[in-house]
Amino acid sequence: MAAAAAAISLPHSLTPPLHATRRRPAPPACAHSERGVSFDPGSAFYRSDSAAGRDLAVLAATLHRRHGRLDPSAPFLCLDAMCGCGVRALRYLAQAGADFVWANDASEALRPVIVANLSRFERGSLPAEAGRRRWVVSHNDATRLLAERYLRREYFDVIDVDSFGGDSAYVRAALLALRIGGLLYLTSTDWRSARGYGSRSSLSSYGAYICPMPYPNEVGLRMVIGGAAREAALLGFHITPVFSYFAYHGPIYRVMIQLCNGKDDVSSNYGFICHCKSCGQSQTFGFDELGQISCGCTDRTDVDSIAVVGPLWTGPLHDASFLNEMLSLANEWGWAYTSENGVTLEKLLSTMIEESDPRLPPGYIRLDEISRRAKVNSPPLGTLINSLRKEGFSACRSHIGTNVIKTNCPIASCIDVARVIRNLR
Ligand SMILES: C[S@@+](CC[C@H](N)C(=O)[O-])C[C@H]1O[C@@H](n2cnc3c(N)ncnc32)[C@H](O)[C@@H]1O
Repeated sequence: MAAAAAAISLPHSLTPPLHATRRRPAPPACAHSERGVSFDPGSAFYRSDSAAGRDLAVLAATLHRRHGRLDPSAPFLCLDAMCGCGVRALRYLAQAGADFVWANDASEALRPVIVANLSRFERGSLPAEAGRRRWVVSHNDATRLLAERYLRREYFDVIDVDSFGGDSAYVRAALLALRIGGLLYLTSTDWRSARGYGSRSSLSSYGAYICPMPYPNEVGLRMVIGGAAREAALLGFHITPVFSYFAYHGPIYRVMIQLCNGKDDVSSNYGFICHCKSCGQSQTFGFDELGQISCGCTDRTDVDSIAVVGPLWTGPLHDASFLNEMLSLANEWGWAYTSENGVTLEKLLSTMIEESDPRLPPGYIRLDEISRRAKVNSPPLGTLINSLRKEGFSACRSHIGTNVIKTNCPIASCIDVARVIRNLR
């Protein structure tokens, strides 16, 4: 890695501003560590519960650096737009092999904490090339910083926007400052929009009308991806999701998307999800099918019984082959079966891989919904999944909910299968 550092040739404007070279305070005693990287959160906002979300980001960034870039010889540049104490920036440097990280947080009061944490890296096993920093710390509004990078034609391979609330205000500037093929890691904690309690705000932020749905947290992920897809299309690009991760603490919606060159046919993965409250069946509709939104369970279109959300992302939540590589890397690094916050990456990534089956439609069905409609006790989840698979359907768990099933089997058939399992037919 030291040799790689020596080969770095950063754009001239990425050399650090003067204030970054002032004498820095000695790092305080370490209070925390994530996957062997020590840091001190100090007074910054820091959640140890979010370590799994950071693990996923580091795995994805590493794979992207290794073989995902259009120009593998260019320095690998990461930008952490809302860095808090700098833990992500530090992990992109120390674990993902970033050649250079820009760590930014609006709060200037966090400067000593961020600088002290990043200094640990410099003083550690990988010293910076003489006279050239591997990182820089700034205190700007994220949008302004990203827009400035774009105006100076400084493009990054990975941009991380770990926002409080919604992410939508930052997406356009982040896409502009991203290299083509680069990864953008978006975080939203806007659960009110995701759960349909703020239809006006979901409309203004994500361009999507959201009302309460039985799978609100998957809707939340699709709303965030859909918002980014819309912004990318406006700029003449398209995006593909690398992975989508919902975490209960918060709650937090995180999506890693890849920026791809050229406009795509957005309508193939962008549309509406409708849920019939009468029969419990969900369906997706594209823009050209808007006039046909209804449910097969009734001849008339009962407006009150059908909930419609969108437009949002209706395509795959993850890239299965990328997730498989992330799981292999987690195994290689010894991260797969160890957990620092109760989330085992092996379990999480394996479930996400199953969720990536392109035959699976958006949404999931709660087990208690099936048992209530079947008028039987809930069948064991594993048994129901196996029975549906034997019938030729795709079925799996969801990383988003514990007692839910993702399947392309119509709910009426799920009810029949549940009754058979309970020996009622
Ligand atoms: C969720 S915390 C970041 C946590 C950190 N990324 C981590 O993983 O521990 C959000 C941070 O964004 C900063 N912030 C809020 N609004 C901002 C803005 N518009 N531009 C830049 N930073 C902002 C806050 O000061 C806060 O430290």
